[in-house]
Amino acid sequence: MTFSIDEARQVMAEADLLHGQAEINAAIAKMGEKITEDMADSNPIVFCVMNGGLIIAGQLLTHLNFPLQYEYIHATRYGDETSGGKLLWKVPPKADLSGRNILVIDDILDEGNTLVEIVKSCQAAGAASVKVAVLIDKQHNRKADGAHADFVGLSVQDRFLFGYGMDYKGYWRNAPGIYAVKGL
Ligand SMILES: O=P(O)(O)OC[C@H]1O[C@H](OP(=O)(O)OP(=O)(O)O)[C@H](O)[C@@H]1O
Ligand code: HPA
Repeated sequence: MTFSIDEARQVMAEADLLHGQAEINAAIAKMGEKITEDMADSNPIVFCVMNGGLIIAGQLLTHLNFPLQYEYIHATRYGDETSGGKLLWKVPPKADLSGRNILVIDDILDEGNTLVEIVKSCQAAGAASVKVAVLIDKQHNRKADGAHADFVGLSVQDRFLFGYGMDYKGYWRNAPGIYAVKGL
């Protein structure tokens, strides 16, 4: 089923705004302070998980006040669906991770399968440590074994979200807030 521009506009018109931009900016700044305290001397490689991690990574990086190397990885398991499947690696880590400290940045820890698998793959590549930062930790009891984030911006209720990197059927990653789809 295709999803039209009119339907995309309607989804936004009917959505609930859960967290606005000022609150999100404050949460990102606080995450940046905590990560700087914890990782400033660790010479990390910072990975953005594309596509959803784009906005949080871009904004958070400007709050990380220490030397780091940045790269992206691309893994997806939802596509345009609202429930996740098997993780598909589109761009695996390319850098030499052996002995390195890693920070993985993503938009959301939902069931956690994506980040569990990414952390495992960094560990298997010989990383010395792997930490995870997410803008959103979704509150429910369906988390995968080992699902965990070291740095969290906001804890959000169990609804289907969009905005700040998260999409609904491929749309509204650009929405300037955390929104919940009507009825989901
Ligand atoms: O905790 P989980 O249940 O595994 O879900 C979280 C993942 O789902 C989304 O990615 P998605 O697969 O939708 O790809 P995208 O980043 O391109 O939107 C999101 O960006 C996280 O990476
Ligand atoms: O609530 C969500 N919204 C968008 N993408 C997602 N990927 C996992 N959970 C979500």
